[in-house]
Amino acid sequence: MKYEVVIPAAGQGKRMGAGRNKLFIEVDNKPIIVHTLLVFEQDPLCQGILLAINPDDRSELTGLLKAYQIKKVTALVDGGRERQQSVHNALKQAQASIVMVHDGARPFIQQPTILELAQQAHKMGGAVAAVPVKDTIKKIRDGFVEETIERASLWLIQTPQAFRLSIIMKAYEEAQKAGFEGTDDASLVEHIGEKVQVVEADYDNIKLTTKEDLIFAEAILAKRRKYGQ
Ligand SMILES: Nc1ccn([C@@H]2O[C@H](COP(=O)(O)OP(=O)(O)OP(=O)(O)O)[C@@H](O)[C@H]2O)c(=O)n1
Ligand SMILES: C[C@](O)(CO)[C@H](O)COP(=O)(O)O
Repeated sequence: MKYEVVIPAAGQGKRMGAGRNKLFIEVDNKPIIVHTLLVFEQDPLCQGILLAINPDDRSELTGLLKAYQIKKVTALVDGGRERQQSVHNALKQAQASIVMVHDGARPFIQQPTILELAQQAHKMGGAVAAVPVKDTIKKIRDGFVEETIERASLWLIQTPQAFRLSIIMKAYEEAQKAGFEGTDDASLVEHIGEKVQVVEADYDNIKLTTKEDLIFAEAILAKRRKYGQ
């Protein structure tokens, strides 16, 4: 199942505290964004990469695409103030019948999950990568436990999130009209009443958000070197 991927990469990485877009930080001698892009560059099912960027990063990113021979980027669009706007700007360039959205800050996604997501999106309309919650989750109010939430129904939602193009475009247009803001793409699709299938992914598929995530990133790469993928 062929697909295009939208990669939002226009954030500022404030929680990482590096004073610049965290996606340029090197992990294992390669910028985070290069790790992410190479996964899709090397996936034969990926027809094109639509990259949302901060205009200030354009020349550095163009240099990286050249240096790492990344040829599938078909659009470099300006991102917006929030992730949702960045994704929407890039989605407007999409043409394939299946489109996925994947955070530039999740460099450890692997091809089997991508394939499963593309297939489920084709069949069901929408699919998200996720892993079951391992900890006990409680709802807290004013410093006291209000409720322990049944863990069996709780999943941590990741990207990629894959959709039929018609559904994700409608979801983004309706969200814009209604002023609806979600923290992921699927929540916009849920908002228009469409179903979203969950695909069990990998705990390695972390989003590099804060400084300690860089240590986890090195550990994941060391594990892969030692034991394979
Ligand atoms: N206006 C924005 C904000 C975020 N992103 C992208 O969305 C992904 C997930 O966002 P997050 O991890 O929150 O990144 P930042 O927004 O950069 O981080 P922070 O919130 O700490 O500033 C990242 O690949 C980021 O580059 C984007 O394209 N446009
Ligand atoms: C889309 C996402 O990766 C789902 O986990 C996440 O919500 C993106 O950014 P956030 O700023 O950390 O919520």
